[in-house]
Amino acid sequence: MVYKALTVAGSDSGGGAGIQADLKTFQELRVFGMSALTAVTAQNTLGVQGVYPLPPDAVAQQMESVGTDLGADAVKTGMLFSAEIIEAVAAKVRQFGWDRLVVDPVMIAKGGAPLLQEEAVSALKTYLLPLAMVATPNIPEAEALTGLKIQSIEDRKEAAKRLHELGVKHVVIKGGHDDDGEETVDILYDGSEFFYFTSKRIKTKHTHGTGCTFSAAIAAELAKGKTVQEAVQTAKSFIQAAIEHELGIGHGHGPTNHWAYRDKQTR
Ligand SMILES: Nc1ncnc2c1ncn2[C@@H]1O[C@H](COP(=O)(O)OP(=O)(O)O)[C@@H](O)[C@H]1O
Ligand SMILES: Cc1ncc(COP(=O)(O)O)c(N)n1
Repeated sequence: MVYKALTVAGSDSGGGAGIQADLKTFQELRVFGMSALTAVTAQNTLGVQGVYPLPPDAVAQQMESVGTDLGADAVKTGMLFSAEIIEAVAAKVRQFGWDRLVVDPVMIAKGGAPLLQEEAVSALKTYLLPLAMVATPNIPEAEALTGLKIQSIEDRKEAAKRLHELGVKHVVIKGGHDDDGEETVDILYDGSEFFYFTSKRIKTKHTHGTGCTFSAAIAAELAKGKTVQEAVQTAKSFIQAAIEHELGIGHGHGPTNHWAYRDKQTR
């Protein structure tokens, strides 16, 4: 059986985040990867040097090409840049009935460069999040989407509930940015229960692309027909291995190691 996943995201020339992270992750998890590019970024481990968005029609056409021929068992979105691109993407998701949809609401690169225009946040809430089977905001993104200030686990649970009310079926609020403590905790809310995915916090500056990789791993597992809980568990193990076995390349915040999880399985 060949499982297929489509990523709708931006290109990271440095290869650690965006489309490149997504396709590498799909491949590592034995899922055939396809892509619809939303923007080209000139980017490396030191930061984002340029952002060149594509016309919304070009994004829609790539999705149309995939949808009318190959089809997709799961879809994920990353950097979408503008309200116009978000509306175009949501329309195609509806047209093809892509219900195994993971929305990673990418807003700001780790170095501070904006990857989503500020006025596009409401488009994300209106058009795309209601279609999501899973959404994976980090703490700053959950704050921007809900208007809440998130400090405690209780605050994160409240934010998850608010996002569920927008129509997101499963909300994962990631804990990478909560840098107190010895652990990272990702919280999953399915509308009735909370589930916790905990791992040892790794002390490293090489976390470029962690969010992209994590959400791509969820999409890959959903493509195989796994449940959301199973998919999040595998994604958490995948990203833990990728951070733990850092590659140490570039002069700034380096990428994670996308082959570490497979190495661990086959060792
Ligand atoms: N230092 C770390 N050690 C272990 N896991 C981490 C670390 N930083 C992030 N993660 C994990 O990586 C994933 C992405 O989290 P996060 O960094 O919050 O997202 P983003 O890249 O969108 O900002 C989550 O599963 C989180 O728990
Ligand atoms: C094209 C692109 N998309 C997304 C991110 C976010 O990366 P991160 O996973 O580190 O938040 C990025 N830096 N570049």
